[in-house]
Amino acid sequence: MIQRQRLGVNIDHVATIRNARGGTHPDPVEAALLAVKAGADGITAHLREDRRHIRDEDLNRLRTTVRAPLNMEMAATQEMVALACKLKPHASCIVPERREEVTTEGGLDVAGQTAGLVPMIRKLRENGIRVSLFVDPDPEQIAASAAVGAVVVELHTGAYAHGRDGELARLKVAASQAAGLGLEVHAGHGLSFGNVAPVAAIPEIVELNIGHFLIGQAIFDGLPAVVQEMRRLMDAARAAPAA
Ligand SMILES: CC(=O)[C@@H](O)[C@H](O)COP(=O)(O)O
Ligand SMILES: NCC(=O)COP(=O)(O)O
Repeated sequence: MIQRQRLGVNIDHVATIRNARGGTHPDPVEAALLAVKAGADGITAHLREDRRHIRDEDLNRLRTTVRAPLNMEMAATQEMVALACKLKPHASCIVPERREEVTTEGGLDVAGQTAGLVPMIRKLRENGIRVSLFVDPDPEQIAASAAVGAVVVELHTGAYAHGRDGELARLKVAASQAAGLGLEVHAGHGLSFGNVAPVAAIPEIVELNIGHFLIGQAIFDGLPAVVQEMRRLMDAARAAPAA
């Protein structure tokens, strides 16, 4: 029987919109609850070092309010490891981070920083957290991920999503290599209605994490309903007797 693939919904960009006005609406925790109600198997949130979207308080509320597994994306820093050990999410996905980047531009260089990663991964695992490494579909990085003690690799699908030649084949080979090494295989970044199917069909990939497209598409799918509701409220106010 074919195993159902899990969908993790990344709610970072609900916080991006909230932060644009500095208030509390839209609330990423409310979005997470809706996503789970709609069928998401887990919630992903990236606590960036510059806190440009998700904030510490969002993660605390996600952890206590949302019953689905929480995947905390984070940089490989002592600050983030300490926060994760306190929060105890279901999983921590270690990602590379550069302040000046618009989004996560490449996979983590696991092979180039094994000495730094090993104690961090050990500490996270000792705290009961599943450790995932966000890597490019590169044989050296996947072998290194198994060697440093990760239990999951998440394959960066950004180059595939940008249409780079040969990327789907690389993802297939990487997924097979990772599963052969005993790693659980996830994938994500830049996935959309238009490009998800070939990645979803790779048998070793048991989880996809998708965010930016879903939050963007929700605007188009949700806009008619909210415009109609505003129209209704305005018309009802006009029809009511003046105070
Ligand atoms: C690691 C990854 O691919 C994304 O989930 C990550 O969250 C990207 O960061 P932004 O959400 O800031 O684009
Ligand atoms: N790890 C990938 C993720 O959580 C979502 O990435 P994106 O769909 O926002 O590009």
